[in-house]
Amino acid sequence: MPVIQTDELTKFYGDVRGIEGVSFAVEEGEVFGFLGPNGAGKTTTIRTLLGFQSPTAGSATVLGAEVTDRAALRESRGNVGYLPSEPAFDERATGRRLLEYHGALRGDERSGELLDVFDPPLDRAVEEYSRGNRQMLAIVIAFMHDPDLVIMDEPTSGLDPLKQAKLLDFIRAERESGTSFLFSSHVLGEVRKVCDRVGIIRDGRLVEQADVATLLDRNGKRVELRFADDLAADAFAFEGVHDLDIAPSGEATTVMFTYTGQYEPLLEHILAHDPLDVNIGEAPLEDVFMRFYDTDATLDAGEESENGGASDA
Ligand SMILES: Nc1ncnc2c1ncn2[C@@H]1O[C@H](COP(=O)(O)OP(=O)(O)OP(=O)(O)O)[C@@H](O)[C@H]1O
Repeated sequence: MPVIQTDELTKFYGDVRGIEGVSFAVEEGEVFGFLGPNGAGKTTTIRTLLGFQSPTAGSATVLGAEVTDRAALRESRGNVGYLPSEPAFDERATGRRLLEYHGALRGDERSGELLDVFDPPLDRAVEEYSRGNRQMLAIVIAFMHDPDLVIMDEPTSGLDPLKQAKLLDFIRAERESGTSFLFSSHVLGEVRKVCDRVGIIRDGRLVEQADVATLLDRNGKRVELRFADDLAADAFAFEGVHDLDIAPSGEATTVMFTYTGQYEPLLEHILAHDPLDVNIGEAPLEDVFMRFYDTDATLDAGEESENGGASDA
């Protein structure tokens, strides 16, 4: 049974659409990345799943509990960890007091172990905390009751690079031991590192659901070559080559393109021109997402994009 299942989930704030007709499932033991530009509907989805607000239409279950069934959802919430994008605390309480409070509420099976990795200054009032320390406290609170499912809204924001890496390592290890995640993020590098599948949301609608490997495969390879000689503009215009760019650079000629064909004809073609440098790598995941962020191809005709395709990814 999926740990999260939504069916045509819809939330309007008055006339403003938060999300509309969103259907996806997060399977047990996977990290499901939830991506989309600002205002796309990620937080709306998460808040509806946690029962902070009621759906306008459609339905959703979290660990089997209908989000509209308050009693069932309260029970399932005991097995859910939540890391909000901007954790709100009782500012005058110390970190230690807040851990005690949450421990009494949901249980504390692992705060000691978590505090070895994420170490906010527990004896200071939260109002004195830096952004990163607030985030670390929120991480400990999200995991201390050893939940089966963790819902994270941009979890690495505010953390320094070392702590970010620790959190991603921690998520991977938790996944190995069977924990499931819904992971909302703008940071494609981290999505790449930890997510098995992604759902892409735009203007309140889910426009794609796929595993990360498939998305990268579909995107092809990024090829960068350097040649000593001048090349004709169409020297690499053959099947499977996209976005071809041939330009002089210093004494050499640089050729760059995205390639979706077989390796053999590509390599033959490169060797026939006697290359100085050959660089073939995975096309960046950014390219895949930008395509979803920027075009209207996958949306219903006639819909206005309130975000203009803008993204801070
Ligand atoms: N409380 C609210 N009242 C009215 N409109 C809201 C409310 N919360 C969200 N919205 C609107 O719903 C839409 C989706 O917003 P949401 O915050 O879910 O997006 P998001 O994907 O989480 O964005 P971000 O990446 O910027 O956090 C936006 O148009 C937003 O203005």
